[in-house]
Amino acid sequence: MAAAYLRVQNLTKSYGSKAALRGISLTAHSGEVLAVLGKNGAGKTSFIHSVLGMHSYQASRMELFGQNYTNQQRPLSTRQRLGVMMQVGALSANLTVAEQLDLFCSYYTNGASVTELITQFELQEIAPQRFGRLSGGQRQQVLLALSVAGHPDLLFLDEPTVGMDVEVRHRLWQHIQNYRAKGCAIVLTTHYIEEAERLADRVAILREGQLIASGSVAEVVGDETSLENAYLKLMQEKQHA
Ligand SMILES: Nc1ncnc2c1ncn2[C@@H]1O[C@H](COP(=O)(O)OP(=O)(O)OP(=O)(O)O)[C@@H](O)[C@H]1O
Repeated sequence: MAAAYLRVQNLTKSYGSKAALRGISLTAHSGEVLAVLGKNGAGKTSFIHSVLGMHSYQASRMELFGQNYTNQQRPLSTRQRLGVMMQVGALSANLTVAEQLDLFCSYYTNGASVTELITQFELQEIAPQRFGRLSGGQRQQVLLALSVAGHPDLLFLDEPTVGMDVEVRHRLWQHIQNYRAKGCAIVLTTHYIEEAERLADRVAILREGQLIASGSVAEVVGDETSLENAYLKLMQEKQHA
C-alpha cells in the first residue's frame, strides 16, 4: 500500500455560525489523484485551506506526511513538500511570467529551475509577458507551473481547468498524470465530473459540508453508467432525503 501523505479525520470548519465542513475524513496516498467534488459552497476550498493551515478548524487528526498537526502551523520542511495552485488574484499583475517563476523557484531548496518549468509547460512565448496581460487560460497554465515549482509530494489543485481551451486542458491532464506517476499525491477539486472520472483514482463527494460518498471511482459509480450519473443521482437522493 502506498504511503498516506494526507490523513484527515473528523474535520470541522465554521465561519461564525455557518458550518462549512461537518466531520470530514479523507486520505490521499502517494501516486494517486483524489477528486473532491460538490456543488458551489459544498466546502471544497474550505477543506484545502484547513489542510494548509490557512484558517482555524477542528479535527481529531490532521496528518501530513505521517506527522499529526494539532494547530495551524505547518513547518517549513512540510511546506517545502506542498504545492498549491493559487487563485489568480494572489499574484502580482506587474511581474512577468519569467519573474514570477523565478520568485517561486527561489522559495524551494530542491525545486525546479525556471528553464525547466518554461520547457515543461511550454511557456516560452508568454515568459516575457506581464501576468496581468495574459488570457484567463494562460494564467491558469502559469498558476499550474508555479504550483509544482517545489517538486511537491502533495499537490492541491482547486478547479485548475476553469477557462482553459480543450488543448490546454488535455495538456494539463497529462501533467497531472505525470506527477501522479512520480508518486505525487494530488487533491483535485473540479466541477467537471468527466474530468474527475478521467483523472481520479478516488472520489469524495461533499454536500453542504458533509461527505456523502467516497471510494474508488468504480465504487462511487456503482451500477450507474458514469460518475456524472452517479453524482447526479446522489445529489437527488440527498435532496429528497
Ligand atoms: N471567509 C468566509 N466567510 C464566511 N463564509 C465562508 C467563507 N468562505 C467560505 N464560506 C462559506 O462556507 C461554505 C463553503 O465554502 P467553500 O468555498 O469551501 O465551498 P466550495 O465547495 O469551494 O465552493 P465553490 O465550488 O463555489 O468554490 C459556503 O457556504 C461559503 O459561503
